[in-house]
Amino acid sequence: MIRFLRSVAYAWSGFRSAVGTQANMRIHVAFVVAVNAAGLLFGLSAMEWAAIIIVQGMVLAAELLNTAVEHVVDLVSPQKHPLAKAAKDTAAAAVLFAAATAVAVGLIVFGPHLLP
Ligand SMILES: Nc1ncnc2c1ncn2[C@@H]1O[C@H](COP(=O)(O)OP(=O)(O)OP(=O)(O)O)[C@@H](O)[C@H]1O
Repeated sequence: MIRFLRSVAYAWSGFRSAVGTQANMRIHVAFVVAVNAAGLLFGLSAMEWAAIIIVQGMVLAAELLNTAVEHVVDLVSPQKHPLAKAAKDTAAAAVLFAAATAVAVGLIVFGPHLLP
């Protein structure tokens, strides 16, 4: 149990570090707060909440992994290298796909609530 709590503390520290150092992470968190507030406002159904929560988790997880890749690349390859570029660009592409998926799901979920 202690080990699990310690792991959670390390993970929380990683999350706080990403929020503190990555502007994109702060943008994602701001979107999560805004979207969840809108969800409460519109009284989303259980299935709508499920869709929204899944894509939010996907985007945050993708951004955190992207940040981890950036740190490791900066550590092992401070000089320019094609593989370092490929690693960073591929991780960034993962965030782009997750964010595009979240936008699509957001439109599908909130669209009907916004249209008259
Ligand atoms: N060591 C490197 N070798 C080759 N290309 C690199 C290297 N580091 C960064 N790049 C290129 O520059 C781009 C921007 O890198 P940077 O480290 O500024 O990350 P970023 O995506 O801007 O992240 P951040 O959100 O921290 O600003 C990368 O996507 C990559 O194409």
